[in-house]
Amino acid sequence: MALEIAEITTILKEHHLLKQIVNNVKGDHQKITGVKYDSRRAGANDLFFCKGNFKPAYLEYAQSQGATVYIAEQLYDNVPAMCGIIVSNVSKAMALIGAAYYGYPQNDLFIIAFTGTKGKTTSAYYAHNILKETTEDKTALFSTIDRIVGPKPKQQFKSDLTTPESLNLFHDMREAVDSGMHTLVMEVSSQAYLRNRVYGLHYDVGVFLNISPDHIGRNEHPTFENYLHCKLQLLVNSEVCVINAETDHFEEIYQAARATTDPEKIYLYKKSAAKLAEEVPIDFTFHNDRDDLQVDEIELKSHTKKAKTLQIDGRYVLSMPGGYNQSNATAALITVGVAGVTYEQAHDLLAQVKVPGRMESIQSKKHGVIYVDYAHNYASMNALLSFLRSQYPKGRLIVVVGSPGDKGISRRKGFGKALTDHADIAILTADDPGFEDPADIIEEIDSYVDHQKVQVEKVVDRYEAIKRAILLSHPEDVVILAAKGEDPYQKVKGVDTPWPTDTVVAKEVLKGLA
Ligand SMILES: CC(=O)N[C@H]1[C@@H](OP(=O)(O)OP(=O)(O)OC[C@H]2O[C@@H](n3ccc(=O)[nH]c3=O)[C@H](O)[C@@H]2O)O[C@H](CO)[C@@H](O)[C@@H]1O[C@H](C)C(=O)N[C@@H](C)C(=O)N[C@H](CCC(=O)O)C(=O)O
Ligand SMILES: Nc1ncnc2c1ncn2[C@@H]1O[C@H](COP(=O)(O)OP(=O)(O)OP(=O)(O)O)[C@@H](O)[C@H]1O
Repeated sequence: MALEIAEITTILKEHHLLKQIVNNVKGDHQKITGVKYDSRRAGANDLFFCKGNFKPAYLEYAQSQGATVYIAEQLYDNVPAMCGIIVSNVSKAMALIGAAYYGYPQNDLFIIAFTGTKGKTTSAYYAHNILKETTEDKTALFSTIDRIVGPKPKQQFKSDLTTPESLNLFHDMREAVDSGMHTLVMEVSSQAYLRNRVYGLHYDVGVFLNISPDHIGRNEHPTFENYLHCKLQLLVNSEVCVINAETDHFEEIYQAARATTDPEKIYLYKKSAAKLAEEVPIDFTFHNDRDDLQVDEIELKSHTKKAKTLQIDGRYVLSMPGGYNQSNATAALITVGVAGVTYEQAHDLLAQVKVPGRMESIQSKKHGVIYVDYAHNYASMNALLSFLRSQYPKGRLIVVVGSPGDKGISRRKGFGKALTDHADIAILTADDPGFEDPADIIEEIDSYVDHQKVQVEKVVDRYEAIKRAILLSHPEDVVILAAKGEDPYQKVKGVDTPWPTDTVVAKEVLKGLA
C-alpha cells in the first residue's frame, strides 16, 4: 500500500483541509508506504500525523525512524529532512487519508453501526452472533470488548477503545476484507465523532439506541448538546436508520435522520405498551409476557409495509435478562432483518447470545447470588437495580461500585441516587481511579447517598470490597459487582494495572470461603 504526495494533497484540497505544504523537495510523486500517529511505531517512508497532546520530540523520533512526511496543524522546524503538510484539522485529515491509504475497505463491507449511551455492546453482540452464523463466519466485529477482524484465533483480540482511532479502524477493516469478511458490526461512540475517528465513514445501517447524560466533562464532551450532536452524526451518515422511539430527545433524533434519509429507510421501534409524546409511524413493537430471571421472551410485531418485508415477526427467547435487553435485541433484530436474515434463522441464534460481563450470574450455596454487570452510569445502574429488586423482593441488594477518575464525573452523583433508590448496602470501592485518589472519589459518591436508606462501607481495595460484600450476604441476598464487567485492568495513574476481572475474583473468594 502506498500513496503519493499528489494524491494526499488532492484529497485534502477536496475537503478544504489543506493550508500549506513545505519542504516538498522530492516532489509530488514522492511515495509514502506507511501511515502512523505514534512515533514509537514509525518506520521508513512513513507519513506521520501529529495530533492530540503532541510533543515536537515525537516527530523528531519519527524522523529518526525513517518517516519522511508529516501532517500537522502547525509547522515544525525541528525536522528539516521531512516534507510538512499543514492542515486545518489533523484528525479529519487522518481519517480521510487513512481510508485512502487502506484502499477504502468500507466499500467492500456491509456496515451495521450502533450508537447510544447504553446497550451498544449488547446490541452489537446480538447482531454479530446472528450474522456470524448466517454469513458463515464472514462478519467482523468492532466492539468495546473484542475486535474480530477475521476467522483465525489471532484475528480476535481485546479492544482498547470502543471505536478505534481512524488509522487502526481502516487498517482493521482492510484486514477484515482481505480475510474474506463482507459484513461488519461496529459500535460508534460519541468520542469517535468528537475526535473524528470515523470522519467520512458511511454505514449501511445506523442505529440510535438511547441517550442520557454521560461522558460530559474534562477530556470528553463540553456539554450535553455537544454529546447529542456527536451521536446524531451516526444517523446523518447512515443509508438506513433504526431508532428507538422511546429514547429521550426523540424529536431531535428523528429530525436528524429525516434530514438526510428517505423516510422509507427509517425504522422506528418501541415497546408495545410505551406511550409516546408525539404520533409517529412505528414500524416495530415488542411485547413481553414474561420478563424474569428464568425466561425472557419478546414478541416482535411489524406494523408498516416496509417492516413486514423484513420477515422478522415472531416470538424470541433471550438468554440475558433485563427489560433493556429486550429493546437492545429488537434493535439488533431489525438490523439483521435489513441484512436479509429472517425470523427462522434469527430465532435460535438469538437465544444463545450472552455478552461477557453483562448480567453474568454466579451461584453460591452459603451466600447470595452474585451478578457481574457493566452498569456504570445512572441510567444503567437504575435499570439494573430496579430489575433485580423486582426479581428478588425479599433479599437485600448489596452493591459493590466505584467510579472512574478523570472522566464521567456526573456518574458519582448518579450512583448516589441509584443506590439510594434501590440498594440496601453499598460497598464503595476503586474503579479506574486514573490520576485521582480513589478515596476521594468514594467520598464524593458517598456524599450523594442517603444514609438513612443505605448502609455504606468504604473499602478502597476492590478485591477486599468484593470479599466483604460476599461475606455480608445471606443466601436470599443479591450481590452486585457493578461497573467493571469483564475489564481485565484497573487504570491507575496512566497505567493499565492487570485486574483478574470481577468474575474471577468473586469465584476465587467463594472458593476460599467453601
Ligand atoms: C480524550 C481522548 O479520546 N483521547 C484519545 C486520543 O488521545 P491523544 O490524541 O491526545 O493522544 P495522546 O495519548 O495524548 O498522545 C498524543 C499523540 O502523541 C503520540 N505519541 C505519544 C507518545 C510517544 O512517545 N509518541 C507519540 O507519537 C500518540 O500516539 C498520539 O497520537 O487518542 C488516543 C489514541 O490515538 C486515545 O488512546 C485517547 O483515548 C483515551 C485513552 C480515552 O480514554 N478515550 C476515551 C474517553 C474514549 O475515547 N472512549 C470512547 C468510549 C466512550 C463511551 O463509552 O461511549 C471510545 O470510543 O473508546
Ligand atoms: N438499553 C439499555 N438501557 C439502559 N441500560 C442498559 C441498556 N442496555 C444495557 N444496559 C446496562 O448498561 C450496561 C452496559 O451495557 P452495554 O455494554 O451493552 O452498553 P454500552 O453502550 O456498550 O456501554 P459503554 O458505552 O459504557 O461501553 C449493561 O451491563 C446494563 O447494565
